[in-house]
Amino acid sequence: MIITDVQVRVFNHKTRRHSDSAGHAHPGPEHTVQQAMLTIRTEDGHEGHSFTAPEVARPHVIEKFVKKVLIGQDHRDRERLWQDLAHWQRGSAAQLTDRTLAVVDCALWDLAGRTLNQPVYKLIGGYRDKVLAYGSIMCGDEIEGGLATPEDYGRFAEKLVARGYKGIKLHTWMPPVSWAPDVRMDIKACAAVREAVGPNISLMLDAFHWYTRTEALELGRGLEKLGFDWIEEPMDEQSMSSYKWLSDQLDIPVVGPESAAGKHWHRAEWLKSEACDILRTGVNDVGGITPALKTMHLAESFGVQCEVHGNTAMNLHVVAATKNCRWYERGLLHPFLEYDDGFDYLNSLSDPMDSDGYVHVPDRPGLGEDINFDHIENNRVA
Ligand SMILES: O=C(O)[C@H](O)[C@@H](O)[C@@H](O)C(=O)NO
Ligand SMILES: [Mg+2]
Repeated sequence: MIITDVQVRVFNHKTRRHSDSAGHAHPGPEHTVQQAMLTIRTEDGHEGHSFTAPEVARPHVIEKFVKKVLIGQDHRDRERLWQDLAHWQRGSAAQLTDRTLAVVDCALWDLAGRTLNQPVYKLIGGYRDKVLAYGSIMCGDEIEGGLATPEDYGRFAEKLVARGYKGIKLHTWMPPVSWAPDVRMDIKACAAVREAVGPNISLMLDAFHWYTRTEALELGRGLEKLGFDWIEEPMDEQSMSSYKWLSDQLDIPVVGPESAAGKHWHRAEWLKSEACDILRTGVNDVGGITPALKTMHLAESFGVQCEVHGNTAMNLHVVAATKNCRWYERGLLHPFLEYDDGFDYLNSLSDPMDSDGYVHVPDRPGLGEDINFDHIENNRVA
């Protein structure tokens, strides 16, 4: 049970996903990018793995913080190991981030599952083994036939419903798109999608993240007329009072915070201040499965739904082990990308979805990621 090593393998893989200057994903030509797999190993040879960006698991962070906390410890003490890393963040000169806590915590959960031959959600305490997914569409673009017009969104939404999705979330146009942001265009895209899919598909909007209060209010009122389920991150989430103001004015539920720092502690303040109607968490956003579960249970104690940000196995296991979350966020999707093709370093999808729109939690041990170890070894760069 004692941790003897923490190893990071950096490898190349191919993708058609590109990030713009604001960090949002868009399709493009196939190119090679680097990914890191962090492995935690015990004295009896068991291993747990998790994936992240190489800079999140760079040698300085692993040697100066992660190894010092983990080596020699019982891997089953996830709560204490997480607390020790979280406490060290304050004195880390901002080098030890929530993303690093997340990849370490996920590898520890994966290690526990692989050691006991159980899926993580069953170790937590399973609530369900399948969950409805909403299709989370990429941010808009200026690509001919892509997501350049409201009609493009409408056509893509029809395809997503035909694939089986019972919910769709739009991310509309944001800079660096030349004319974005534009509230009226956002509403036109949402109207085109509602027109295309009819009244029985759940729709949500995740908008430009820096609208003013009055712009967000105009947008929210437009969504109310279209019967949308929620509005997400229309303003800077560092201004909790702006969200309190918006939530008080709108009938449509306001969801957040996604990207605000502060883990479950700050999300407790959002609930106490009634700054949102639906809370939000995400394994990468709050520093792991461990704090994501704390956030889910916090929300449940207030009778509040908490929606989980992001795809991948780590978020799926949080959803599968909790009741107060309606959806799994499957994406990000685009007409020019085939999400179901997965990744070349995984042998199969971590979030397979059936034709009725249900994602089934893999019953493989740990996080259940079907890792292609040969690909990783054959494409290693560090
Ligand atoms: O960069 C972002 O805004 C998010 O990653 C976004 O693309 C998407 O993941 C999101 O906001 N989901 O709710
Ligand atoms: Mg979001």
